Amino acid sequence: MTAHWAYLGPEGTFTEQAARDLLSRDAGPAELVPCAGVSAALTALREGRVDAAIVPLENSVEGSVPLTHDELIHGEPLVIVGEAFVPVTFDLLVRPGTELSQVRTVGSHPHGHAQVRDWLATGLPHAEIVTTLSTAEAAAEVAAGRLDAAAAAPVAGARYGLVALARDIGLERDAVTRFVALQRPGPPPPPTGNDRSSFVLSVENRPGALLDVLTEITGRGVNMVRLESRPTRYRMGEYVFLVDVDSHLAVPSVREMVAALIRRSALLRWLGSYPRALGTNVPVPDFASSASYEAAAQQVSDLLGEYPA
Ligand SMILES: O=C(O)C(=O)C[C@]1(C(=O)O)C=C[C@@H](O)C=C1
Repeated sequence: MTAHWAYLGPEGTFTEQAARDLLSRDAGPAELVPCAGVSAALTALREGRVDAAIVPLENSVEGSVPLTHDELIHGEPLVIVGEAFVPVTFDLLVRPGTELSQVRTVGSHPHGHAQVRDWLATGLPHAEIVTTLSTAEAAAEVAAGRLDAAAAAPVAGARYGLVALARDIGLERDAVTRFVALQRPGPPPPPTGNDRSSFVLSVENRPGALLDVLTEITGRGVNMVRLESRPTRYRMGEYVFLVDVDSHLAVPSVREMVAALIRRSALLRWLGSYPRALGTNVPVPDFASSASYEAAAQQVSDLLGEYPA
C-alpha cells in the first residue's frame, strides 16, 4: 500500500529534497504531499490524512526552526522516526529578462532571509524583504508576477521557470539544514547501532534543578548532543529544554536514563529514537555499555539468590 508523506511545500523546497532523501532510504512506496507550511503538514499528520510529515528542525547557520520546536513541545504529541541533512544553497531567482536594478521585492522563508541577509544588504540594499511560508512559495510568487525575486534553492528555479541572477548567495558555503520525519506516537524503529533520541525536559525553578536532571543523563554515560531552550509560553522567564542524545531507548543506559527522568517528573515529552543520518555515536564509557549493564544485573540477581530467568 502506498504511504502518504506530507512536507513543507510547495514543490521545490529544501524540505522536498529531504523528503526524497528519506524516501530513497525507506523500503515501501510513498507519495509526497506538499503542504503550505509546517503546521499544515503536521495537522495533516495529526488528523490521519497522511502517514508521516517531513519538516525542518535546525539549520547550521541560523539555528533552530522555532515553529517546528513549538509544535513538538506544545502540539498534540508526535514522534521523530527519521532525520535527513540537506546542504542549503541559495540562488537569487527572477523571471527571465529581469535585471538586478528592477528587483524591488525579494521573498524567502525567514530562515532563508537570515542566511542571505549580507548579500542582500550589499547587492540589493533598497529591496523590500518579503517573508513567505517557504523558499519555494517565494519562487512561485515570482513566477506569478507578485514578487520580483526569490532567495531559494536552485531546484526551485528549474521548477518555476526562473533564472538565477546570482548564485550561492548564502552566508556560509557549507550550510546544512536538518529535517525530521514525524509520525503519530508509536514504538520506535529498531536500533541500528547509530541512533539518536530526542525528548523535552521541564525543570523546577530552583538552584541546581537543571544540573540534577542533566546528571541523570551524564551519570549513565549517555552522550548529550544538543540542548535547546524554548519559553514555556505561560510565564516570562520559564523555559523547557529540548535534548538530543546518542543512542536508542532500547539500549539499557538510555532506558534507565528515561526511567530516572520520569521518576523526577522531568520528562515532559518523549520525541522518539531514530537512525542517525550524519556522524556516528561517540563510544560509550565501559561502565555504560549494554554488556556491563547485563553483567551487573546478573550479579545483583546472584546476590539475591535469584534463579536465571
Ligand atoms: O523553505 C524551504 O525551502 C524549506 O525547506 C524551509 C527552510 C527552513 O525552515 O529552514 C529549510 C532550509 C533553509 O534553511 C531555509 C528554509
